[in-house]
Amino acid sequence: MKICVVGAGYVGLTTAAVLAELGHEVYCTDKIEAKIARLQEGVIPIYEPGLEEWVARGMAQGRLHFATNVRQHMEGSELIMIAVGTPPRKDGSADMTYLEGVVEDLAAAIGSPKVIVVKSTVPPGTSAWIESRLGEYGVPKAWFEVVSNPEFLREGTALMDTIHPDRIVIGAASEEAAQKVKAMYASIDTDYVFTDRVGAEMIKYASNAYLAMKISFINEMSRVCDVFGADVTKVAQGIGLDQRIGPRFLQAGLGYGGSCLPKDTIALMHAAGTRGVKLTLLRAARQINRTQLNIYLNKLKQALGESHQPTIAVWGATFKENTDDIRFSQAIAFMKKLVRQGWKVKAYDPLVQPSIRGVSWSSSPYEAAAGADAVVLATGWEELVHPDWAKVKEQMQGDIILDGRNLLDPSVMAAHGFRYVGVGRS
Ligand SMILES: NC(=O)c1ccc[n+]([C@@H]2O[C@H](COP(=O)([O-])OP(=O)(O)OC[C@H]3O[C@@H](n4cnc5c(N)ncnc54)[C@H](O)[C@@H]3O)[C@@H](O)[C@H]2O)c1
Ligand SMILES: O=c1ccn([C@@H]2O[C@H](COP(=O)(O)OP(=O)(O)O[C@H]3O[C@H](CO)[C@@H](O)[C@H](O)[C@H]3O)[C@@H](O)[C@H]2O)c(=O)[nH]1
Repeated sequence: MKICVVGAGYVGLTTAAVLAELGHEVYCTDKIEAKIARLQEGVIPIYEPGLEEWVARGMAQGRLHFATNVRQHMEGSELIMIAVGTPPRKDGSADMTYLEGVVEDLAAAIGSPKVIVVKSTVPPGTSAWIESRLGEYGVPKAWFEVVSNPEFLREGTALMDTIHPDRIVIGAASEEAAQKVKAMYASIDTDYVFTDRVGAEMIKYASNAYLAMKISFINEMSRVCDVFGADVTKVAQGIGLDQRIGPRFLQAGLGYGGSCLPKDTIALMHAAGTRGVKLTLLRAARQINRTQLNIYLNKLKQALGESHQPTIAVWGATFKENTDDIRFSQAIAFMKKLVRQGWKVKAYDPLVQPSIRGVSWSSSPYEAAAGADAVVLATGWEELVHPDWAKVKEQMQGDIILDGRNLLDPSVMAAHGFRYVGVGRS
């Protein structure tokens, strides 16, 4: 199948690489010329494990191409997959500017029947809106069908999530269009959920809302564990073995960040609000996520005691491990909070060094720890969870380890002479 992917970001690039692997002829397009020029030379603009090899393979096999002439490839393809960003506006609603641009290109490009697949995460009703916009532009209804096919990949494991998904959701207005999209995934053996378009759009938002609530739930439980002296990791294990609950996404810590859970929860709240529905559970989940940083700050203050203008080493800046994405990173939000205390902040991340006022960057976790009163584990990178602890201790001035992801073993930390501080593990 000849497929045009619009938007060469985390989702577009991964999707394009996987579709090429499945045997399709894929044209991955973007408006940013420099990005496409680098991709044509095999340089991947983001860090995603395995992606460089997959892209190289697709290109070498002649199935994966990169281009800026979006309209030409829209018209030349049977299936057009939209993977542009839908970032949050100030009021929380999804910014549809990029999608508007795509619709304009579609209107100018389409001259024969196409299936337009919406992969971007969009508010309920968007597929129908795209359809009516194209109608307003004068594109004959017989020439296109808009299908909602949301993406559930996680950054850091994007390729495996895409090729081995838990499910594929296809929301279409006709059986023919639904089957065409299913045919694109032909060799992927998973559960397929067929529904209407607004249903598929809702599935995406509801999934992320549920994941955000699950994380906030365990973070709230960690607060209760703290005051009663229970271990939240054991509580998570104990409840997670109940098959109705499940073990995943019950890791207490600094809270969720990233380009999806924060934005999609607020976009859903906004969309629901426009129809008079208040989402109180989601509101609470977001509030817990916000205040989780204060819980950590207070624990750190308590552990530091009288220490004046302490030096804090923060390990990890990305919103999670195995990605270079810093969008809505809780690690960075926490660094900013530390700077606002007037404290000296030294940071280390294996991949990124964003410019943050008051934060100096180190080239290793040990360099960051040198002279620090406390080390904060903010992102669960492997090299930060398993460093040479004796070396870390030697470098530090103090002895506090603030475990922002509850990934360390308190008894091992104690054996190394650290004062361990986590959440729900007092
Ligand atoms: N990042 C994730 O983990 C993830 C997972 C599932 C779903 N999503 C959703 O997928 C969508 C894309 O997310 P992302 O993280 O890949 O975004 P991104 O910002 O990494 O990439 C979007 C790309 O689209 C390009 N673009 C914008 N307008 C364009 C146009 N008119 N024509 C061609 N290219 C255009 C941009 O230049 C950019 O390269 C969002 O709606 C997001 O919510 C993201
Ligand atoms: O038990 C957990 C699990 C995750 N997190 C944090 O939650 C955030 C999000 O993590 P994750 O969901 O793994 O990463 P994303 O790449 O943002 O993926 C989410 O958002 C994507 C975009 O919509 C969806 O496609 C995915 O299904 C959904 O998991 C990160 O800050 C994690 O550190 C926790 O604090 N505790």
